[in-house]
Amino acid sequence: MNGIEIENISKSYGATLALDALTFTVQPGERFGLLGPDGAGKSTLFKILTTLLIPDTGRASVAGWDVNKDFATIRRHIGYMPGRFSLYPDLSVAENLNFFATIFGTKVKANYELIRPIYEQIEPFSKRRAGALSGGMKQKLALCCALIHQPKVLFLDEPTTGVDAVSRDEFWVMLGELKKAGITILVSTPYMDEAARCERVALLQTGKILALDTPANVVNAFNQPLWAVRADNYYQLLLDLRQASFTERAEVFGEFIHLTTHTGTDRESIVAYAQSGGHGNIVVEPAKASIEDVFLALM
Ligand SMILES: Nc1ncnc2c1ncn2[C@@H]1O[C@H](COP(=O)(O)OP(=O)(O)OP(=O)(O)O)[C@@H](O)[C@H]1O
Repeated sequence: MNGIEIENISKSYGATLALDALTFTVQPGERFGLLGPDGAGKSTLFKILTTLLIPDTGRASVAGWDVNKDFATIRRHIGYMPGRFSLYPDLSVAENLNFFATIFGTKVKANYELIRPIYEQIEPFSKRRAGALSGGMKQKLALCCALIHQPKVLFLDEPTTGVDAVSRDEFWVMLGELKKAGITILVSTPYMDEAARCERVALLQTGKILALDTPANVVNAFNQPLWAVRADNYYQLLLDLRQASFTERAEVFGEFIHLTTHTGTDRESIVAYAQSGGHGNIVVEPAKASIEDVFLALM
């Protein structure tokens, strides 16, 4: 059993309740996404599951081992890529990899097949200091280092934060490959668009789960009328729409405003409202909800 079980886990820092009786399960071999804004409690949960922090209450197990009692065993069988840079900047790419293999009592050669597709991309720079790598390359090396002992469960805390769009995309392709190797993956991200690449996601806010399901089901649960709206003066339109009697929410969404309205509001009344406010080049189209819309609605 390579999954993760979390039961009623709470953790406070002084008066701040970071995790509030959290309960959920990650299935063996699943790629599970934890979505939430800064301060939602993602890192705290990762620290508990990787045995770096003890919960105040509740219990959790990783690959069948209890986080409090079996911490030494868990540490040997998990890979952890913390949010912040976890490599040794003055060691070269190859030296970092060797170092991580050594502390887990193994050799790079013995586990090379698992990391080959990722490592091959940074191998031309194997002699370069890790501190001198680009963001995308650092991320690939950190992933190789987290995998070099063939972990059963992989914890990735905001692995794509601060990485360019192409590298982010490549990273998710790599995670897809790791799934084929049967590794359970718990990954946190503040980027809503990445959620669709997980099998299930949990939306976390102030230590509580707001929703937990497949990305498709999370989106399908959104049952309010949603419109993509824009006009010449974007910000004035946003302010005006927030005052309209038909408006539930109006949020910035790329070049459009995502407008959630009360049921029964039609396109014509939105256009008429914008015209009465003096707006020009008004576009109002029905929109398909994204995970971000669901999150904003639940918040
Ligand atoms: N060592 C600490 N001492 C005091 N408060 C803390 C500590 N670590 C985290 N917190 C607080 O606990 C809450 C949850 O923080 P946590 O770092 O787990 O969230 P997060 O979702 O990972 O966000 P971020 O991406 O900003 O790290 C926040 O309110 C944070 O300010």
